[in-house]
Amino acid sequence: MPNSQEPDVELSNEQLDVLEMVQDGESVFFTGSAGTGKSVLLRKIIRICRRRYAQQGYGDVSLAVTASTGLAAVNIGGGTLHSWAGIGLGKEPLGVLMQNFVGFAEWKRRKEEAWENLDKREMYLKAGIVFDPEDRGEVIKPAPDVQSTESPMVSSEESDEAQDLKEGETIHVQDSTEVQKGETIRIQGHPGSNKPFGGIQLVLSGDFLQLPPVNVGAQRVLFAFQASTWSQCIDRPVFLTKVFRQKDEEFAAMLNNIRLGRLDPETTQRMQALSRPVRYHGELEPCDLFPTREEAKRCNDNRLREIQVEQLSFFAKDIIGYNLREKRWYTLYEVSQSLDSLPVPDKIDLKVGAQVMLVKNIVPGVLVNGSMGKVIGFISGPEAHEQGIGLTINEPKEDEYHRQAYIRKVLQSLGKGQWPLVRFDNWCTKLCVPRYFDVSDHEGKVRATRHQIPIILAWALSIHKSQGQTLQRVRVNLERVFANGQAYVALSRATSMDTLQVTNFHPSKVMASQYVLDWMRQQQLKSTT
Ligand SMILES: Nc1ncnc2c1ncn2[C@@H]1O[C@H](COP(=O)(O)OP(=O)(O)OP(=O)(O)O)[C@@H](O)[C@H]1O
Repeated sequence: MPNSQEPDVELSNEQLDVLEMVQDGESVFFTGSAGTGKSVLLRKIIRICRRRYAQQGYGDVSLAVTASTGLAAVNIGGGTLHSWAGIGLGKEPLGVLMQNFVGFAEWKRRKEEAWENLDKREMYLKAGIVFDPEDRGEVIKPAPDVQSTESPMVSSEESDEAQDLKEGETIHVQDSTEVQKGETIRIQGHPGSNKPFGGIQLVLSGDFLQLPPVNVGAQRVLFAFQASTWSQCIDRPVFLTKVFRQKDEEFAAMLNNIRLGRLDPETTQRMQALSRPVRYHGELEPCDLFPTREEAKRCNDNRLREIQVEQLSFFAKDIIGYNLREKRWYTLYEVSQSLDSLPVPDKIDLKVGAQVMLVKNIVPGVLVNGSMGKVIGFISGPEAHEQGIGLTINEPKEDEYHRQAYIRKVLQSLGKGQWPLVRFDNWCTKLCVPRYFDVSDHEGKVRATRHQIPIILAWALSIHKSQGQTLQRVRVNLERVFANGQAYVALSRATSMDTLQVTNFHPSKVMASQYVLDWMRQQQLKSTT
């Protein structure tokens, strides 16, 4: 799992303050602009909580980690909020959803008598919080009939009723690492509490000014802070201010202006000046960021087609998971849905010269999810071994004997097949051999597994997929940008202006949600009073 592979960075004082609040049992929402280390901090919190609860003997059930999208869930080794809630995609009629939602045993047992009293509005509130189709802590109403409720905001009356529903044992963490992410950690409930979620501790993180959730049809999308239960759970947000991704403070300040939709003539001028061609050192090209997945795929396919050498295709081996609790194999439908959320496809076409991105952490701090490289050949495992070339595996750390034994075992399993040899931007060369990608539920139980090489084509990425990434070479054409926060997310992937090319920059492309801006202003005022 990526979390365990992350090198331990030294947390800043403001990150440490948040950690301390969490350890003191406070419910927290921490936010901040791109690159302020929200994901790093969140992963640290999850690691510490996992360790602490394991030591206390609570095991899996005391700590559930969920994300709002499958991709985000994979990145944190958890499940989606939907699977945690047991409500699938949430498309069923309200009554069915409700049955499913309350399916988790303990909660159902405690609340059996109260069922008849539950009405639609309560379900709406509950689903409104649980349904988060993207990963930015924003919420969406689940069903059209719910839309017809009086107010887009959840009334205090509704939330009062819903408090009763929330008895459970949960910490709820949201963020957007590669996800691009939202996570739920289940820790400790307080039976009898009249607070939302049974008074459990909530840890939420994300930046509402980055990509908003995708609208589903005409459904209205709400932000999590618009739920009336929000203020009962979270006192006030903690704002992380130190930007780590961009060392150049001037660039970081320009990006923050863009984030806030506050474009002064100087920022506009400087961004427009970035339309000049950039000469990149080394053999890698910039990664083009596109507003849609289709555009990114088209670009990658075209670039691959242009290379006139033999193409090799790599097919995944997919494995169905077993549901221990229900004593059944997951259905093909469940499995295929789960596998769709993985960063690797079932078939990858490659040629020598293809630009690729690693989607697994291999060597902490050296070869990680997001490292860019180029395919320089196709060779077998034994050939790579003879040439002293390492594999994309996490070698055991115990001692040399175990390390060699493990490598021998992997080489044996690879047989004589040819695998892509990739030179990464730090000149580290690896043979990209298949790895297992699990899709787990919130307790970490595996639903499905894909065995596939851990790289994807990366001449281009969708802005959505780039969210959470740090990219050394970036090219962004803003012409077709259409959503709030989209330009900001794309531009803020870059580490410096020297390696960023921006075309079609125009103030009209810089969009920020007025709802969020107003809310943030209020929160900041609150923190200063
Ligand atoms: N305390 C720290 N010291 C040094 N580097 C850090 C620290 N915290 C984070 N970073 C680095 O800053 C970069 C951005 O961190 P991270 O991805 O956690 O930011 P983020 O706020 O989640 O960004 P985004 O909103 O874009 O997803 C990463 O390269 C990370 O390693």
